Amino acid sequence: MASLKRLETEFPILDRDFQSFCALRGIFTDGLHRPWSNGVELMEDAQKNKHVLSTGCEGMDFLLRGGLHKGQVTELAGPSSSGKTQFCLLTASTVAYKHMGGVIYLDTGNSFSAKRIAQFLNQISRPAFDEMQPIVLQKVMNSILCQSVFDIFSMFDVLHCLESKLKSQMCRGDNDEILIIIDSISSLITPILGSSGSQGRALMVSAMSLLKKLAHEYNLAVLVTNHTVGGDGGIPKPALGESWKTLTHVRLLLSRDCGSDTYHVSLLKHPSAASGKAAKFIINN
Ligand SMILES: Nc1ncnc2c1ncn2[C@@H]1O[C@H](COP(=O)(O)OP(=O)(O)OP(=O)(O)O)[C@@H](O)[C@H]1O
Repeated sequence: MASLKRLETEFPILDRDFQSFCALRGIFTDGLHRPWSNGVELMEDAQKNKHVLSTGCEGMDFLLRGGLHKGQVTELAGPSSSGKTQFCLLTASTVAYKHMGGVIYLDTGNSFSAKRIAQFLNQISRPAFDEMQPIVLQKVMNSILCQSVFDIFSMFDVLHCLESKLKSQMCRGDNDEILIIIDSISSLITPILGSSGSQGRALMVSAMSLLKKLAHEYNLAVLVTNHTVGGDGGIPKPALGESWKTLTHVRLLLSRDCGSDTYHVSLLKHPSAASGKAAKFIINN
């Protein structure tokens, strides 16, 4: 840190404004630390915020101890056609309807379907209404905001804009957003991991740090999807390698029997549940 102090005197451009700009992006200097929290503050934070959001799938909610946890990043990995997008769309619909919260949906493969969301919403509301009132449907669908992103740099742009929006909303005390979905994060990260690796890995870690920061500071749940590669004995395992696997809070592996609407999910990692547990659920076509 002494060398940084010297740099500050040598280069006046490294002033407090520049350091605040860096701090907003998670780069801290000796003058600007992320504040320490004591045990009481941590306990209050855990009690006040960090609730769970039901996903709309009983089996999944059971496995996740209630659903997606706010403040955490959950990764759903699975082979192609295993149902990752269907699960994301169902979760977006459930959260927007049952929790009445805003959902930010980053779509990397043009797989978002408003029609499918409307189908799910009609299914979810069925016990109460035969079909959802058009005005309610419109209101709930308006709270799901979808943005197409096709590379990691656009994702950073979108997330930084979101961060500014959340910050000003927080100042006004009207935070609506409660869930961010990225389907799929692996299609943004895989192209930058190339052969040389280190720069790509640094970007991957920065992306995850930003997601975790948003989750923690704005009390959001984050759901990202990942594809799979062949592991030992050809059994599918989540892609993106060893460094990625330590980054997310919760990891799930999804699979589906060909042509069936029953999905199998197993827990690979969870902060407060044993890994290896499994469950199944149905998503109606
Ligand atoms: N609009 C739809 N209505 C009903 N069922 C659908 C619809 N779209 C897809 N499905 C069913 O869901 C299955 C899973 O598709 P989904 O797109 O969720 O898989 P995925 O794991 O996201 O695949 P990928 O990694 O290739 O994107 C499909 O094989 C299909 O049977």
